Amino acid sequence: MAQAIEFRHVSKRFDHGGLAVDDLSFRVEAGSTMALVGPSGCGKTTSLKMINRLVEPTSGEISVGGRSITSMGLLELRRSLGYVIQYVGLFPHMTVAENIGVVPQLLGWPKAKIAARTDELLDLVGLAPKDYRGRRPRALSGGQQQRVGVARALAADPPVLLMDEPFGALDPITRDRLQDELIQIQRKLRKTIVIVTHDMDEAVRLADRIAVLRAGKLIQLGTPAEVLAKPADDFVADLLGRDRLLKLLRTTPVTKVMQPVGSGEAARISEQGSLEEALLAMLAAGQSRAAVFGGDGGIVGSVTAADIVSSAARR
Ligand SMILES: Nc1ncnc2c1ncn2[C@@H]1O[C@H](COP(=O)(O)OP(=O)(O)OP(=O)(O)O)[C@@H](O)[C@H]1O
Repeated sequence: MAQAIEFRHVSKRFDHGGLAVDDLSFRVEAGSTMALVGPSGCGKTTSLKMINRLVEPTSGEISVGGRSITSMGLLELRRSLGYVIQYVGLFPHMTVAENIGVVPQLLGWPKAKIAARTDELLDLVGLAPKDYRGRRPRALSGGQQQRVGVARALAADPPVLLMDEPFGALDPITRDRLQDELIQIQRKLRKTIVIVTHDMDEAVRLADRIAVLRAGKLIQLGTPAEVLAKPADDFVADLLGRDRLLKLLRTTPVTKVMQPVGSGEAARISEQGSLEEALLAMLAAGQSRAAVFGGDGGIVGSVTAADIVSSAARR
């Protein structure tokens, strides 16, 4: 069962420093993904580390599953949190299987159960168990190591996954692929995920909601579509980049704008498609209207360029 996470007026002041986190309040619903984004030094990692108590707040309260984290034993808390960091930190002298089995082993699971769980997780993260379970981390690519890191964090089936720039060290193509895989994994497992990233595209892609931080303060909290459509201020707009409206088109399903009347236009787009794909289909066909087809190939509606423009303008 996933568990909600709640921050209530949480602040952190390090010795000799200003406020690294300044009166932060938000809730991550059970089974949803929240991205913490913002420029370097804005307090993302500190916020994440306060959830697993690697950093203690100066004031305020954090709860996981409705319980204050200070009322739980540290072991109990950490057991309910999987943790993935940028430089995976796999134990070099252990095999892949031993790395994944670290927490189950600590929990005293029987050997056969650990072995079965390890293979199940290797499958889940796209590594064939028979090829990978016996390898050492140095015999893996960066992307494969990161996959093992994700598998290790999921080993004891924690309700919450904390991820700190998990794909930050990877090349763009591998990062893309792992993001896709995380989306698939999350569809299956429905964990509560908090992911720290400075990459707005990653946040838009992975998160149900985005929290934008600046100098320790929460500047904006909303769905990717809300943040893209109405950035709270110029700072957030800059962070989103000049192609903010393109990103909005890319992330808005065509069904949001579609009219339920259709005809046999030359431009065609699947009902799974985005507004960006609809516009591209229209451009390719030299038309300003596209038919939207459903799973069985039948036409379920249509969308026009004017509909798309006015929907973007309305937001
Ligand atoms: N252990 C520490 N002692 C003192 N100051 C710290 C400590 N950890 C972080 N800070 C300070 O707190 C502020 C927030 O740091 P944090 O690591 O949370 O930022 P971040 O948003 O994760 O940045 P980045 O994207 O660069 O990782 C920074 O000013 C940082 O220098």
